[in-house]
Amino acid sequence: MLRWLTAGESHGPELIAVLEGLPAGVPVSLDAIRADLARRKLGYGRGARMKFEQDALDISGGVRHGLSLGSPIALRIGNTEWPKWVDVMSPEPVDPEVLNSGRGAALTRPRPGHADLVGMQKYGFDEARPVLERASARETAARVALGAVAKSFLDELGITLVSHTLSIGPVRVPEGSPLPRPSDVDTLDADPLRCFDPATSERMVAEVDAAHKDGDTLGGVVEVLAYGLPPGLGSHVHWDRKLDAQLAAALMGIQAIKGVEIGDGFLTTTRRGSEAHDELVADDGTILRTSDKAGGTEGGMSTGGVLRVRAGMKPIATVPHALRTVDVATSEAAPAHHQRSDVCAVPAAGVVAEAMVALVLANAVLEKFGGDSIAETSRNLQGYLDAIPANLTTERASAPYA
Ligand SMILES: Cc1cc2nc3c(=O)[nH]c(=O)nc-3n(C[C@H](O)[C@H](O)[C@H](O)COP(=O)(O)O)c2cc1C
Ligand SMILES: C=C(O[C@@H]1CC(C(=O)O)=C[C@@H](OP(=O)(O)O)[C@H]1O)C(=O)O
Repeated sequence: MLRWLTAGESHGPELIAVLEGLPAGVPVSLDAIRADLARRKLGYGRGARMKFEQDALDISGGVRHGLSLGSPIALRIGNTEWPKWVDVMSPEPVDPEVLNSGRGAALTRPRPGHADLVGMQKYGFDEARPVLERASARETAARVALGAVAKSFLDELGITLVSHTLSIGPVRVPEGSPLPRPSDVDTLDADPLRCFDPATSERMVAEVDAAHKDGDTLGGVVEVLAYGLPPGLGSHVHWDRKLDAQLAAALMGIQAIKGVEIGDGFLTTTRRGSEAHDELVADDGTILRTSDKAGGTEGGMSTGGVLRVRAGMKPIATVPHALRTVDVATSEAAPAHHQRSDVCAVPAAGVVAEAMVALVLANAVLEKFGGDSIAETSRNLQGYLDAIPANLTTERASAPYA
């Protein structure tokens, strides 16, 4: 079993991430993790912080000479701006006069749609700073770092992932457009919105520009695809062992994600049964599915086809054209407090979603195949595939050695 935890605040000294349960012998490189952290900062419409944030990465444990040791992996990501926030975020008490004179002034005008108000109610704070610091999606840098390690583990087993943007606000990639493959990642990352359809991407850029000009914000939908999965990850036997349930929980756990679809998702509900499912046909000794509407899971288990999951992100809550709120210090109507913020962070959410899917899949692989070294996990996986009787064999989508 794989366990992971993150700690750290948006304007604190650093983020910490710990991954426990990864077998020994998995390549873990600072460069690969840094590359994914850099991808998370990409995307048209992100705010000022992404231009200067360095995401300074260190590995503090669990890795030796580029390979995992089997012990917990500990990662640190420094916050570039920490020197400016030392007083505001100091773990030691700070003179209230010093604090209130600068950026530490109490935030008493909670933003609708952010965690500010309910966080104050729940944790007993009289201002939003102690809430927003951890609610902030800055924390997703730590998850992306963990996801990069999980992806390296999956890669060793022939399982590869890619994510892309399907829609920004009302602008959507046409239904039935070609799906990207993991080898398309550089093309995707070079696109301003990580969209695989250049014509749609241009319209998305215009949509972001229009929202920005109007002092407004946007959301959208991202999709993650995983190739090379074996059949049988997850299980039909219990709700919390279902792979689709685990994926949904992991994706919904990303800041601002408000909907998850597996495969054709809600579109499937509009079809008749005769049109909704992936039929099975015999093909020269193996069983083929005629389509991939289900998105690579049936009964809470991976089918061995391409996994396809979507996550819908709401528009950014810090709307520059500030929304109405109540100043909790005076109980008077007021505009919501505004700090610098993204106009649209959907492309970044795609990279975060990719990381979360990688962590869920890595956990599911370890649950099924175990192994204290990558060689052992790989042997167990191959033994399982070899043992599937010939009359039940399906094609494994694009495993390099399939
Ligand atoms: C990559 C990413 C960047 C985000 N950037 C911002 C931002 O700049 N401003 C903001 O108000 N919300 C931003 N959000 C969303 C908030 O973090 C989120 O809405 C907030 O934590 C409340 O949680 P909820 O939307 O899940 O209810 C971002 C989310 C993601 C995934
Ligand atoms: C810092 C990141 O995203 C932040 C997410 C975020 C929010 O409210 O979620 C608000 C903004 O924070 P700040 O005011 O510090 O610029 C974003 O920049 C990041 O993604 O690394």
